[in-house]
Amino acid sequence: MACTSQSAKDYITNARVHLVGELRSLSLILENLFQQGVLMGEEVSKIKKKKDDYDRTRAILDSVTRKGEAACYKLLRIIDLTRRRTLERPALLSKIIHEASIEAKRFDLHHWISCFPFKEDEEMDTNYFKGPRPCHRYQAKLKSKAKTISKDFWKGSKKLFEKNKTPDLSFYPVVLDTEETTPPSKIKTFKTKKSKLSRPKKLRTYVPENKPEISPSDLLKTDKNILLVGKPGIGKTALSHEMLRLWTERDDKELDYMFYFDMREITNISPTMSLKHLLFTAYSEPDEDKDEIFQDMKSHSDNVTLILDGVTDLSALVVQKLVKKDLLSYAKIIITCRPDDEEDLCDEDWLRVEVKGFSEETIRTYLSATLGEDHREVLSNVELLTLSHVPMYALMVAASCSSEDSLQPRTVTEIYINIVRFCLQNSNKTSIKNPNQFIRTKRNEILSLAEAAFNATQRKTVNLEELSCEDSCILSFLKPLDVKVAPTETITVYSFLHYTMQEFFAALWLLNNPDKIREVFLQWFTEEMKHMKHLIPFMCRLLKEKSPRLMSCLIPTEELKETSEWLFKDMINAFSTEADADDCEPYVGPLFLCQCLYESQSSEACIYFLDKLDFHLDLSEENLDPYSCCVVAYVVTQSKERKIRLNLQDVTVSKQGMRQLLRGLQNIEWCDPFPQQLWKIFLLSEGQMDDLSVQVDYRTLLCLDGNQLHLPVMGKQQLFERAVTVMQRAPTKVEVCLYWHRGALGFWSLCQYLLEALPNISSISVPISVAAAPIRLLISRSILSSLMNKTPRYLNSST
Ligand SMILES: Nc1ncnc2c1ncn2[C@@H]1O[C@H](COP(=O)(O)OP(=O)(O)OP(=O)(O)O)[C@@H](O)[C@H]1O
Repeated sequence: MACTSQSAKDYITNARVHLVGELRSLSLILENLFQQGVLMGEEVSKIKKKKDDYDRTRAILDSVTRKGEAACYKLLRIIDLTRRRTLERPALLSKIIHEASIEAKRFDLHHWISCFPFKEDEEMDTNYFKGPRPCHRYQAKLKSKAKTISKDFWKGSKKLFEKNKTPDLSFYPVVLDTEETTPPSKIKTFKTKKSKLSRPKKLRTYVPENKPEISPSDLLKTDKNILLVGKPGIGKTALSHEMLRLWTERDDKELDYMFYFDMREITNISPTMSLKHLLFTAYSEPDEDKDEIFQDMKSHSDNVTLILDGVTDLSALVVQKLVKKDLLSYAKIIITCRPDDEEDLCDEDWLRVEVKGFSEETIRTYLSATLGEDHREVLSNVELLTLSHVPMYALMVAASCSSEDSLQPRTVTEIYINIVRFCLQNSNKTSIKNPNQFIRTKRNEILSLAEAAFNATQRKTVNLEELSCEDSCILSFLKPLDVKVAPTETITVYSFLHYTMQEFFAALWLLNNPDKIREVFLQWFTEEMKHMKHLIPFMCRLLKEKSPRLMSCLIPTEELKETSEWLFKDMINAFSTEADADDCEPYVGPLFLCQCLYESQSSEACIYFLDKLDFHLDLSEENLDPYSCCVVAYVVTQSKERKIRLNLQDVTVSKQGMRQLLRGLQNIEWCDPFPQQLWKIFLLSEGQMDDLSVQVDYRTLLCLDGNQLHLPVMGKQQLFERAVTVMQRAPTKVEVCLYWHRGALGFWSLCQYLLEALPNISSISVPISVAAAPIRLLISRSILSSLMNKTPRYLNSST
């Protein structure tokens, strides 16, 4: 509690000479004095009738001081809470003082009021009017409009999901960078370190690192003007809406106003449009006293915030005047723009914030919230994971993967097709009734972008050098890079927001130039051009004439059909020829072919492939992420007549992947003695599995063969314990075979543990190395128990 020993009455009396003549917005003071019960209605109207403000101020001060200490305290509180309106603005004051060359120090009423020791009674503060009533009502109207705008924004994204699968879409934190170094878009050299990294590492460089230093509410609080810069779809609009939402939820301590303009929507700003027209007609019209409200905004422009979203230039005069502070000089302006449009938009004293998209942590949270369990599948795919740093792409990944229809497999290419269609539709703010027709009209632009993508991919660069494109549809896929080619010359080149988007467009170009495809098939196997293989899965799906469609809007259907008649066969033949030539390690293994075939969704092509392999699919030593498991299961299940011999020797498989693989189980003839039982273990233990993604390398960890449990005791305690849990439920007696390693768990204590844990254990066998030949020592349960009774606990294998 603040000290209240200071008398309010004395405080006012001592400053009376300064208050008279300087107190402003007297009607606001009177309204509050009436509201607080200090003055009666009659007294108020009597004061209002006085000749001028000078007399009115004197009358207010006289009446209030006459009413005593409590009334004076309330007047001081009113002045304090409304000081931005009732006292001269300090900055303005100092200007006046300077201009008038007043030497003597002027009494600073702002300082004076802030020195009074008020009681801390926050609740009471809400009962005061901070401005004229019509202005309060307009503020409420603006808040309600802001809520609707934000709701509609998220509703637009929700529409992409199926009705019963709509996630709760809202704002997730984006990485915001305020470092005032050279804008990151201005990269000065063509080659970056990126080119030396492996593909997954290269892709990870797209994902921004978490920088928690500034939040949307910090941006809302700062008095500075703000420039939000970022690539297309990176979340600038979402951030603006988040600020708008935070403002609607802020308590109304201040009478302030916030406007949001989507500059792409209000294209019809005429050169002569007035500020009043912009605020009241183009945005929201007050229900009453327009002039009073407008005047209030003009006189207290520091209470006004304007968000101008998607600014490309300052051609509209009214916008230019706002940005240059010729109108509403103290208003806070927030501009969002793409890096292309940043130059010369605003002065250097603005706070420049680069919106960099989702960090890896947020990608995980976002996909988990939108996809539930399915998100793990996406996260295991480094292409999709890193692609999702652009929130708009994350949205499309989520929308594409959340499809209910299990008959419609979710191929990765489909996600990209959805992204492309979405970007094209959204780049044009007028609603598009027939998207396919719209894509047809953009054919030339799309194909020239695709050509630039192909050439850049061949050159192993991200710079689309020869592309000169002004089309907004095309620009929505790109970010600019300013490249200094000479001390006096800088050129702007474009690159895709993510490298895989470039590969997607490159694949699209190849399909339009089928004579080049065979060349690419040959390039797979060369060290220099092996990176071209990433175009092929995209091509396999793009050829398909099914929804979501893209190619049929760009290339005649007959041409696509013609290509698909030979493409799959050529691809498989190129692979088999290379696989047969065993002079070197091939760059493309069968798993990659499975991926291409899954994208193609062509049963015929799968059978052709399996036949070429003599129905023997060797995936040994592969790392099978859930997506890979899904593609393998798809290919395997296409063979209805013949079983496939599947070699999974030394594969690494995760729990989610295991589930996918199990789908193809009935078509498999196992290539080694153990896996059938291994799958059973996992089937049985599924229910008990924790979230931990268990890596199963079954040669070294755990194998179950018939009624034998093979337990290598190598410290993988968790897996060992899980196997024991499964065995506890085994209906028959089992023989446990322990592969012993020095330094592992104590042998005898382990035997004891097994005896106690496994009532159905019949015997334990221990392979013992004698010279080079291992022999197996089989100890029956009864012998083992009696041994245990005699063996001291501290005895272990080394003794
Ligand atoms: N922070 C976020 N949290 C959740 N979703 C987001 C976020 N940012 C963006 N999105 C999603 O991505 C979509 C595109 O984002 P947004 O429109 O904000 O991009 P932008 O940077 O304004 O793009 P443009 O430059 O094309 O105007 C949004 O519709 C929204 O669904």
